[in-house]
Amino acid sequence: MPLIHISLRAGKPEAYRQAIFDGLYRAMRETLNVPEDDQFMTISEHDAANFRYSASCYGVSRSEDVVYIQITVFNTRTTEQKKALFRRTAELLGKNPGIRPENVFVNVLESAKENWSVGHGLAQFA
Ligand SMILES: O=C(O)/C=C/C=C(\O)C(=O)O
Repeated sequence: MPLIHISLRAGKPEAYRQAIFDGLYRAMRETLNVPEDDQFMTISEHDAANFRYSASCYGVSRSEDVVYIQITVFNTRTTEQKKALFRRTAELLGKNPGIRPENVFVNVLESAKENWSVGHGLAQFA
């Protein structure tokens, strides 16, 4: 049940933002085996005063087009799956909407199955 929060600078067109959703969904389907139509994602847009990034930290040359992507998933994935997710996400977002790979910043948070309720006040996966 991945839950995804995406943060970026304000002002990108809707098609750009939808392409991020589409690329992430596809990357998760291909690398993490998430179920079909498992799509729970939000985008938060920030003006310059509320958005900070390093243009060079860790040897990566970023710009204000950097996109922060935080993905919370079950704690069941291997390191190889997570590496594949990072690679595929950068590839797909590079194709559409055309984000440079240097600007794709991803963090995976792992959460035990009992920590999820996806409706009706139930712990469906506990
Ligand atoms: O198999 C399911 O019904 C749900 C899967 C959810 C994930 O893949 C996840 O959150 O990691």
